[in-house]
Amino acid sequence: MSYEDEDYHVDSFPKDFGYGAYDQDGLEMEPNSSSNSETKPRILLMGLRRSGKSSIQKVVFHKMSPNETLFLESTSKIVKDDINNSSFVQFQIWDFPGQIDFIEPTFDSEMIFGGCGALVFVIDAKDDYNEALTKFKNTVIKAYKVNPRIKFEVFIHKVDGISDDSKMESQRDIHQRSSDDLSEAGLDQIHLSFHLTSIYDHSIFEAFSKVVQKLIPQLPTLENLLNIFIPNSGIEKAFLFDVVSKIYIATDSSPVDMQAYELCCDMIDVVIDLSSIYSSEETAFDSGSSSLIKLNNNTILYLREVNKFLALVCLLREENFNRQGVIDYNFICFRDAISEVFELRLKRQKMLENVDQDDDELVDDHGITIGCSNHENDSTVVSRAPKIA
Ligand SMILES: Nc1nc2c(ncn2[C@@H]2O[C@H](COP(=O)(O)OP(=O)(O)OP(=O)(O)O)[C@@H](O)[C@H]2O)c(=O)[nH]1
Repeated sequence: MSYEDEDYHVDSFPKDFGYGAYDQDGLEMEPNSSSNSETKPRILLMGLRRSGKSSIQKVVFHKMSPNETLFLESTSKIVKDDINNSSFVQFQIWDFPGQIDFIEPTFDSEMIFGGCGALVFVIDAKDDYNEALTKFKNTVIKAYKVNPRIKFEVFIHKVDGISDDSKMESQRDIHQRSSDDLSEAGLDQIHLSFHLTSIYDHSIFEAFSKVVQKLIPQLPTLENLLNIFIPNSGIEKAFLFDVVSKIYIATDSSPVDMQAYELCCDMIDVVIDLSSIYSSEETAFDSGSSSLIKLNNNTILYLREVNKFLALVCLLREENFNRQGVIDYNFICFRDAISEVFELRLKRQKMLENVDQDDDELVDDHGITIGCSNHENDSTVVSRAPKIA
């Protein structure tokens, strides 16, 4: 096969290995056909023009290379992107045009903020951010009034090429001023989270991971499972990855070292790229997927498939890998426990669909759907802790 073949794209995932439809032309999509997508939690991307909203969405969820974003046109209408059917993590991302005025009376804030799980406000760190802060304050006040459960996330963006000192100074200043603004408006109780991001490194994936994690109701359970799995297997750090986007949906409770996260992300790329070359596109990532990489600093990276969309990537010392049998046994227990967690979630969803739910219950449920799509059976699930050898 030549690289000029139409079907072959350098640096791309297999075609079926991505997210659902995306409105490439920046036009508003048809309302979703399935009623389910209407109830899917939303992540809103807001901020001034050219702050980098569309670039973030394209790089994280559509594998666009950062350099290509230079040619993105300005967004003129709200672009809705369904991160759904083929993904394990289900939600919608709404990319807003920078020029949209949230405080206009015609802006349907009930509809926009009502079903929103998280609002990501993007601020260009390379630009003068006075105007951005004013817009941020107005947006938060409006959104909080409609839906006090929204998680507010500020991406201090385009921090590539900025010195560490300036980054920290910008973060401190933006934090201080936005908190003061909200205090003045009598809204001290609103919690804001800040992230320094750039599409030119892994920081944007890390930040998005944290946004998504806050919307996963099962996160504490997943963390607990990892906390049990790791010490019993001689592992230093483990991430549970959504393979398509490379955002991690959970990790153990030890602090995240950016370098470790980058290594694990790169490992996923290596595995998928090699698999795509040596197997058919459909099986680039399947139940047989596992990989071991020995680094030259006595460290091992170990990847195992958890299900069609999730992979566990672990970092451990080489000498601890002598007990691979124990690690593999513990991993199987861990994987079983994970599938039970998601089966429960799936059952709950089915029950909700069957009963005539009242609207309030639906609006309140802003947790991201993370479910197994390929259960062979749906037997009664008994909640139990994983067996660890
Ligand atoms: N240096 C740098 N440039 C970035 C980054 N992210 C986006 N950009 C650039 O910023 C410019 C604007 O990006 P867009 O994604 O179109 O911005 P937007 O916020 O969607 O703009 P509107 O659609 O007009 O609201 C593009 O030229 C991107 O290449 C980043 O992390 N670092």
